[in-house]
Amino acid sequence: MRCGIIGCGAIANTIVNLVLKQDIKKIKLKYFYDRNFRKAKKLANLTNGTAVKKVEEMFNGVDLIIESASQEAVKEIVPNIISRGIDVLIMSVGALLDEKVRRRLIKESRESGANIYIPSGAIIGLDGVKAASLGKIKEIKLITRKSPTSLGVKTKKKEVVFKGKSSEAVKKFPVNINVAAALSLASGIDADVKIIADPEVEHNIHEVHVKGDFGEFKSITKNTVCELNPKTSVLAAYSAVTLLKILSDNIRVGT
Ligand SMILES: NC(=O)C1=CN([C@@H]2O[C@H](COP(=O)(O)OP(=O)(O)OC[C@H]3O[C@@H](n4cnc5c(N)ncnc54)[C@H](OP(=O)(O)O)[C@@H]3O)[C@@H](O)[C@H]2O)C=CC1
Ligand SMILES: O=C([O-])CC(=O)C(=O)O
Repeated sequence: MRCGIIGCGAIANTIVNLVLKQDIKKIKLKYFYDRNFRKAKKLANLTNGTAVKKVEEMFNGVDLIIESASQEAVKEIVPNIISRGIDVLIMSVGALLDEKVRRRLIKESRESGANIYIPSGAIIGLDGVKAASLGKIKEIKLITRKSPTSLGVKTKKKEVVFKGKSSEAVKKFPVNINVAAALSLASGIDADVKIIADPEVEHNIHEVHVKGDFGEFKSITKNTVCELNPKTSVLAAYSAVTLLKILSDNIRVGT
């Protein structure tokens, strides 16, 4: 699978390191684009790939493009990718809670045949959420704890900085709570979200609580943060690579 990457920050660097370290031959990282060309060049040098100054330059040489840039990039760049029939893996999932954006991407993908892939990211349990949502869901909530620095707030004590719906959370904290969007898309419900700035935590911690006809579950993910960007958990990049591996394998374990 020939891949391009848009946005060459923490997630892209972790993906590149993982693919090189584990020598994953089926994933060929070919093209890199970032608004800071130097960041793209660095990853291109590591992989013998190509850094491009315009994203369109990668379109003829890829089967799939990984978006690991921003919600803004999903809105501005991803429609062009999909309309050309190129598959896309989206990390900045929050953009898809904007109904206009989601509808447009789905419409374009139906017309062009491109697939849109959304990895589980920095939370676990989306397999269970999807299965559970075949029955009635009575409650679905996410409680996220991150350091104040990661959340861009100043506080010396634990503080709830957001309480509300997932669709609002991704607007107020666009680079911190894409996981809420994945949860909402998997369940079809605008999930309840609480974000806590906690000076005592060194991890990004996500608790998912779900109650429904199926029963009840709670998952807790205590994530190691990326060195390049502590807002972002290493697991998010691992989950993208796992999804790519699933797409290129003949056996599939889990739902
Ligand atoms: N689904 C999930 O579970 C998770 C999703 N994420 C999301 O994934 C995305 C990437 O995360 P991460 O790697 O940590 O972010 P980084 O900030 O480390 O890297 C993103 C890079 O993309 C660049 N970029 C942003 N927008 C554009 C654009 N429109 N065109 C070109 N380049 C652009 C940024 O430039 P600049 O620095 O100038 O902004 C930066 O170099 C973010 O949206 C993040 O919120 C993160 C963690 C988990
Ligand atoms: O990486 C994380 O822990 C979560 C995150 O930033 C996001 O969902 O945007």
